[in-house]
Amino acid sequence: MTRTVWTQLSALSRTYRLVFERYYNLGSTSQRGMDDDIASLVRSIVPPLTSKKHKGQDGRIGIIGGCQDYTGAPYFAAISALKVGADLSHVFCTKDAATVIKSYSPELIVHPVLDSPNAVEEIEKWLPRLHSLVVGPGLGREESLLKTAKEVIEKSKVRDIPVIVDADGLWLVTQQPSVIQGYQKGILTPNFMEFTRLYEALHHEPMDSGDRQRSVMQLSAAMGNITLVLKGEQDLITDGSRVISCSTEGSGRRCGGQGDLLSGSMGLLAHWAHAASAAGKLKSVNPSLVAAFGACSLTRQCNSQAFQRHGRSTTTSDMIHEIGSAFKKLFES
Ligand SMILES: NC(=O)C1=CN([C@@H]2O[C@H](COP(=O)(O)OP(=O)(O)OC[C@H]3O[C@@H](n4cnc5c(N)ncnc54)[C@H](O)[C@@H]3O)[C@@H](O)[C@H]2O)[C@@H](O)CC1
Ligand SMILES: Nc1ncnc2c1ncn2[C@@H]1O[C@H](COP(=O)(O)OP(=O)(O)OP(=O)(O)O)[C@@H](O)[C@H]1O
Ligand SMILES: [Mg+2]
Repeated sequence: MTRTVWTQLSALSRTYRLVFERYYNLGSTSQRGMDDDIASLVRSIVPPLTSKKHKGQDGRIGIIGGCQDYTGAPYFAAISALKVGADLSHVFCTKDAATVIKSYSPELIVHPVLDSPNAVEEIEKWLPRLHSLVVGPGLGREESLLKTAKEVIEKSKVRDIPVIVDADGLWLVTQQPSVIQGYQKGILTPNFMEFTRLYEALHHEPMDSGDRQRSVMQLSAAMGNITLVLKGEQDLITDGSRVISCSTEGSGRRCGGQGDLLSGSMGLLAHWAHAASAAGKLKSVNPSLVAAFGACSLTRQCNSQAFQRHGRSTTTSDMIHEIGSAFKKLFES
């Protein structure tokens, strides 16, 4: 009798699991295989290093952010794009943040234009030369800066370049979702708090935090099937039609700035993925999903490697030092 009940329960649980896996397109049993499949897609978008190229061909990335309070975040995002393999990385920040950011690194091109009266025109001049944009790290929430960021997103959509929205850029999207709604080359990268705010603004009800998979699908659908990355113990990535999870082992160290490494590297990977897709290399796969998985996996790998060296004192700068070898291990071996 007990045996029969147990057999029935097992069958039921298997059926439930299969339905769940089909619904979310995610199977715990095949997670490793799926990770390998997506990692090989990431490998396929990485442009080869050859002596035939000129400076700029492998990526010119722009970061919109950096104000009096936050200078680290745009620096982390911009340098991460360079360390993954971008040729040029631009930061568009406020005047008082510019000298500070420049002093962190001679490798970044820093434009002190974000709080100038003609900020949008100043940034727009550069857009034809940029392959993708990351909006939000260290932007702050001042009304005039958010307005500029909004107009720059609008101009970037017209140019059809990938736009990653992170941090205070997500504050803007929470106030005005239409700024990025439905833009298929847009990617949102909220942490849990940013996600909750955005979810509640769109759904007008509290989020059920017990079912994150469902919540990410719902929010992506409400945002017009834009790609969404909910960061956390597992990163959940969706375009509303499927959920991919990234659980590359990281560490227990949660210092500030890791999200900026993520969004900066994603800016470059989004350019590579869309370029590969346009060249017919990514058939029937959403390039934004590939870019998002690549950046999540890379960030977590950097975290793991940095933690092995520095333990509790690991900071985002230590993780940035690991980008080269983490990328090689994940996507070039
Ligand atoms: N060195 C720097 O300049 C840094 C600047 N940063 C900037 O700081 C600004 C504000 O960003 P915040 O991320 O603080 O945004 P918020 O001001 O919205 O704060 C989010 C809060 O949520 C908390 N939180 C995160 N995950 C949580 C979870 N799972 N459960 C409960 N609470 C959770 C965090 O501790 C944080 O206090 C942005 O412009 C951002 O880019 C950050 O990127 C960190 C580094
Ligand atoms: N509990 C966790 N375990 C492992 N990795 C995590 C965990 N939480 C977050 N991460 C990883 O850390 C990275 C940054 O996520 P986090 O939630 O810290 O972003 P954030 O709050 O925007 O960071 P930032 O301080 O840069 O703004 C993501 O790539 C995510 O994979
Ligand atoms: Mg953040």
